[in-house]
Amino acid sequence: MASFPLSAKEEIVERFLDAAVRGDLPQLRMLLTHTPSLINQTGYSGWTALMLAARNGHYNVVEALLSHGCDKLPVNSSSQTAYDIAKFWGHSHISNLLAQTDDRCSGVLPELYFCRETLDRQSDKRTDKAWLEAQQSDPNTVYLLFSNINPMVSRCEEDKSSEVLNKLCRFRYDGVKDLFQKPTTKLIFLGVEKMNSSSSCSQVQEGSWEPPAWFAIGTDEDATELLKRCRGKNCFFTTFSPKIDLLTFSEEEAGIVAHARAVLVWHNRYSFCPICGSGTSVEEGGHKRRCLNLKCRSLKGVYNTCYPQIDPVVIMLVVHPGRNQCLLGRKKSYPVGMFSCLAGFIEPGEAIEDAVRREVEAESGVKVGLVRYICSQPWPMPSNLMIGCLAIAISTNIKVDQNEIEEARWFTRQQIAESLYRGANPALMLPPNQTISHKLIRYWICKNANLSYRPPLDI
Ligand SMILES: NC(=O)C1=CN([C@@H]2O[C@H](COP(=O)(O)OP(=O)(O)OC[C@H]3O[C@@H](n4cnc5c(N)ncnc54)[C@H](OP(=O)(O)O)[C@@H]3O)[C@@H](O)[C@H]2O)C=CC1
Ligand SMILES: [Mg+2]
Ligand SMILES: [Mg+2]
Ligand SMILES: [Mg+2]
Ligand SMILES: [Zn+2]
Repeated sequence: MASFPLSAKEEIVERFLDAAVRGDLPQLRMLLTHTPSLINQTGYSGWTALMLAARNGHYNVVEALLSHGCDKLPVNSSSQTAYDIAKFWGHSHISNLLAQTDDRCSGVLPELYFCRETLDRQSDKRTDKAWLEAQQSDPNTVYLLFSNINPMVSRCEEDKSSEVLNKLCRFRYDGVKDLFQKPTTKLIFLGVEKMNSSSSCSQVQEGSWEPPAWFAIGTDEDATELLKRCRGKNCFFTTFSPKIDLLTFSEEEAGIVAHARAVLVWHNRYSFCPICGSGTSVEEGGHKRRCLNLKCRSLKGVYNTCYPQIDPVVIMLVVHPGRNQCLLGRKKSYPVGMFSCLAGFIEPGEAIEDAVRREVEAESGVKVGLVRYICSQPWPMPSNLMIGCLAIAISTNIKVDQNEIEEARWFTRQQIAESLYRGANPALMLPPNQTISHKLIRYWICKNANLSYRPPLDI
């Protein structure tokens, strides 16, 4: 068939859509700056840039398009929206973003670090012993090796400018099967790979694609011996000291590490039954420990000693009654100049709102009224669940509890915005981007970006 030269307009639309396909954010932004009307243009079969980015898993492109006011509702010639496409191809972080209701903050609070569900947990498979055993010896199964609770990683050398420094070392069955014989080895079924753009298309269409299963292996074998399995690669076990080590995985791997580490630390802490002290058997793909004493109370009624434990922690950005300042504190252990949101463990029998009020008053002397939940984050240090809130102060005098924090201060929006957007400010350093603390601060700044606008009740 003869092909006709493209008009200038068609050519620019094609370049724009192509940038979305490739995930080329700088190019996409550049084209949008020159020609904002490109945003909802369609190409072949009615596909928009948003659909193409959603199809190919380019989260940052989807986010940028939404923040430029891209319309989420158009459908392609198969009647699919961008949301349908992201969901079909297993990009749940993108479908979640597209499913968010329109408020002024969509895109401001995207997915949090440690929150990406890269694997489909398939918790129903944990009780299917035959299926689990078949997966264990499957040549496609992926194993991650943990010494104690620290994963074996290799240093990323491809892109020196990237924040991603550590990559999980992946093993196949033959590389780790000897470890299964040791009684102290823990095997945790993490889930199966979600279908994505790299899954073989023909197999997906035929329905013959079996997603590989992933397991974490926790072992107390000598770490130096374990490292010999990497055959000369630059591998080591992260120690998470300083904690920042844990923040240098890709988003995809961070969520997997959070899951594995929290389950493995629970095994290390609960080797024996906490009710009667007897030995326990490990079940349900490493997600349950059952007491071997048949008379034990833990086998009757509801006992949560059998399942992995999580410690809930409230973390809150306290906003001044005048709404233009927020309260941040610093512990002695923080780097010089760093201030963060106040945080504290929830106590037994306590509601989230009450924990926020108690911890803020105890640490800073400031009283809090309205508390609103914003978002949460698993924090694998080693198994906290951070529950992020905004809170409105009803008093402003600060009296710090020196046992808990070194200093607390009200910061103006201007000071926070300068630190966020203008980079390093030695007087105020905010916690890294990966933390929920950072997200809460950014959320507050973005939500009321117009400084002259102060909603009477909203925060
Ligand atoms: N992701 C983020 O942005 C941030 C995360 N965090 C995390 O939040 C967590 C809690 O914050 P933090 O300010 O330390 O909490 P708290 O203000 O509750 O103070 C912690 C102290 O309380 C005691 N404590 C009471 N209950 C518990 C419990 N269930 N588990 C452990 N200790 C308890 C401990 O005292 P003792 O040891 O003396 O017995 C501990 O040192 C930390 O693990 C921290 O890593 C904190 C800030 C930011
Ligand atoms: Mg605290
Ligand atoms: Mg406290
Ligand atoms: Mg406390
Ligand atoms: Zn028992």
